[in-house]
Amino acid sequence: MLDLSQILILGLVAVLGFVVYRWRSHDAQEPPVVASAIPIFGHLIGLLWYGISYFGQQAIKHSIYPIFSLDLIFVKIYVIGSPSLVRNVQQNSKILTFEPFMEFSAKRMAGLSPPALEMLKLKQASGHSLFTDILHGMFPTLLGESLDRMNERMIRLLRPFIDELGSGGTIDWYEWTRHAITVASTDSSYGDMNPYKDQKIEDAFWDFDNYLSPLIANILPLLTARPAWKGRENLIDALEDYYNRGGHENSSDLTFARFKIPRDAGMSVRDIARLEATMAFGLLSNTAPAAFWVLYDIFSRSDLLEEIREEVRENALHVMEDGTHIIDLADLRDDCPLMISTFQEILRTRSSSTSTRFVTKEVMVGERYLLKEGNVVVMPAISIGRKSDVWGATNDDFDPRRFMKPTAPDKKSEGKKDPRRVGGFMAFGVSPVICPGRHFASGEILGLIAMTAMRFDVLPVGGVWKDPKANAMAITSIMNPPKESFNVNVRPRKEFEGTSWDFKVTEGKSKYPLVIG
Ligand code: HEM
Repeated sequence: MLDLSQILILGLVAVLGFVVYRWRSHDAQEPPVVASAIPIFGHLIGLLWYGISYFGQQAIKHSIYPIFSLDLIFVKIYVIGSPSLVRNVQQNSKILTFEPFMEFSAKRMAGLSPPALEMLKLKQASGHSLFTDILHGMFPTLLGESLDRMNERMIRLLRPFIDELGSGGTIDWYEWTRHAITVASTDSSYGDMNPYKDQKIEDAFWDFDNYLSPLIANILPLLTARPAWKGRENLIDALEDYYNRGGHENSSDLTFARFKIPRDAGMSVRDIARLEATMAFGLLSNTAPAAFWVLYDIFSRSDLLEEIREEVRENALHVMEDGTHIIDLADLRDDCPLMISTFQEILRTRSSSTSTRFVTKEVMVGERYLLKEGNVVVMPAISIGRKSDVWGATNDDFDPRRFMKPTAPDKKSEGKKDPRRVGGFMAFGVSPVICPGRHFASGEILGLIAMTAMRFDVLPVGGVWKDPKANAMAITSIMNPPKESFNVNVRPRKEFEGTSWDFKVTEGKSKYPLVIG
């Protein structure tokens, strides 16, 4: 009978043997392997410690390579650092695909039952898998009239949160932003019976999100990832109850389509609720921290803040006869180029977007790098999105005017080149996997910023703008959500004291002219 130490030694020998075997089987044409300071397990430990931003850190460290390999023992990760190789990945989108990750997400994050997983992979009458049908079914619901209706509701809900700041005082700014975005986004999606209205369910989702990486590791999740596991199961119960009470029948086109398509294909309500629990990763996990960083990066630059206030005052603020101050979202979109540009520059500099593809068949990229089936390709924005060959000599600077077109009505941007450069801006993904929720998120974030900037002065407690640390366990978010509180003092601005405020949404004007990768 073997004792524990013998079993451990045997295990170690097996892993070492496997590593040596893989090292020897590394083809000379594959991207070069970069070593870690800790032999064998180093990259795996790095990934668990830093989350997905580890890929970006490695890409910066090894920036001399256009592409390199990280050995994670059971899978190789090909890290791309060159915009031209990103284009190669796009050209091979049938071989380098995102779809296996949807399956991974449904299994590991949502905990879908095996029959439902099989159903998702099955080809439907459309010729696509049910996975793809659900995804394609969502796209039109985040545009046009469906988007207008969501925006109407979202903006009505956002305003009271901003009004609340009128009483002044000290708040945790990320907590406030996250709560406002959660309420406004989920209500506009789920309608009157929105399960997230219950504070316990809102908390359940953020527990699920904040402790996701140990849940995905799936090693005794009840012990190692208890908050995420409990949060997810409570959220699923609430969503199942929502469907059983017919909540989706009076919701957005988005929520309705996400129920109807799998239901028509025969999926159980429980499994649809499981799938829907992961929708909030799209709806909330990036928008909430993105809104926080946009607030932070604008309020911490007093000159920029003043310029944005001036732009909003001149072009998007309407004072009604009864004295109500109205901010028109369509005007923010069409006539506030500095604000739109600043928003994108903040996403460029803050995002740790790491677009991911699965290698489904051996393929050459850049005419000399062999990618082998079963491995994974990652494209970290933090390195590619900062390259000087894409952004010029100011690549590392924060330039709020970077995304302004040369014709923009703003003196400081005269003579600038057109900022749209393929392959460099990845905060909303890399074609063909582009975020369908970007217009909804942009309206929400810009509305929040415009009104908060006009009405309030905000200063950090202690007077220092020091970035709060990011939560590496929230691995679905590319916007580095803070893991610690960031307390600020809020004071209503004298100029608008005692005035009432509102937003306006104009139909057909909800699509933003954003740069995409
Ligand atoms: C500032 C906020 C947001 C950011 C920065 C963002 C970013 C992204 C990125 C980078 C991707 C591509 C992922 C990849 O290639 O691995 C993506 C995909 C996606 N996003 Fe967003 N997102 C935001 C808000 C939203 C919202 C509000 C929704 C829903 C209403 C949403 C729904 C989705 C969906 C469904 C996908 C998958 C698309 C596909 O597989 O083709 N996102 N998002």
